[in-house]
Amino acid sequence: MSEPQNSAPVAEIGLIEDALPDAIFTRLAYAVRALGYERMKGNGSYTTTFWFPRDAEPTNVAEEAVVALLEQVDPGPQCIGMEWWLGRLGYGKELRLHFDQDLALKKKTDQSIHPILSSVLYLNSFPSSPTLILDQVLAPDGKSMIPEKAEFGKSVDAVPNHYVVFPGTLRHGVIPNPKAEQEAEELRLTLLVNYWQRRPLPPICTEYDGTIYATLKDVANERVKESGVNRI
Ligand SMILES: O=C(O)CCC(=O)C(=O)O
Ligand SMILES: [Fe+2]
Repeated sequence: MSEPQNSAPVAEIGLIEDALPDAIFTRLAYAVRALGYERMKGNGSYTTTFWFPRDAEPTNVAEEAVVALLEQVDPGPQCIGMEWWLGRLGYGKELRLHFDQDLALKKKTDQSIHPILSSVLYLNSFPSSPTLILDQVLAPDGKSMIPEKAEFGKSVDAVPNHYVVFPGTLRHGVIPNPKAEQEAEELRLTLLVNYWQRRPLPPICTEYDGTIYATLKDVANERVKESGVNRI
């Protein structure tokens, strides 16, 4: 698969290096590590998402990051808010190719509505598991794809504080590269943010109230101090 200079959708994939200020990035990566395996059963990490209205005040470090990342992208005036979630994958684990969409709406009505933009912030280095973004979109029948077979694709490496942003209609996933060996103990950690023209429905997308992922709010208003906090 090639990477052309001027294929329209693939050309709209943007990569921002050093996306977050160091202080927020460090606290976010720390807090996500501290969560351990919370909500990791099944596909739990990827189906527990949170709604953050565009002008809201952040209540946890992930939302602080969401606010900072919004300054780096231009989702347009029709964007009313962001859906965010945490990605955690073990070494060698795949996240199947898919289209980001309002999953609860899909389940309820079989309708597919996509965000304006999808994005991935990498929290650690994970060379064995890049994000693959293809030039395919879902056809109006909600099943077939255009083009039928991907003609172009872009592979994006997981590098700390790199942030990839792409049209919310594009097919993508995480396809591990078996040849890339690495230390296997750590999970691949990401913050995912989708920029929306409408609020994705509960029960998949809810508002963060600190019940789930409590460590995110514990570092919301404090710096990670060298003393007093056990770094992991
Ligand atoms: O982690 C990635 O690289 C992509 C994650 C993703 O596509 C998703 O969570 O919907
Ligand atoms: Fe996705």
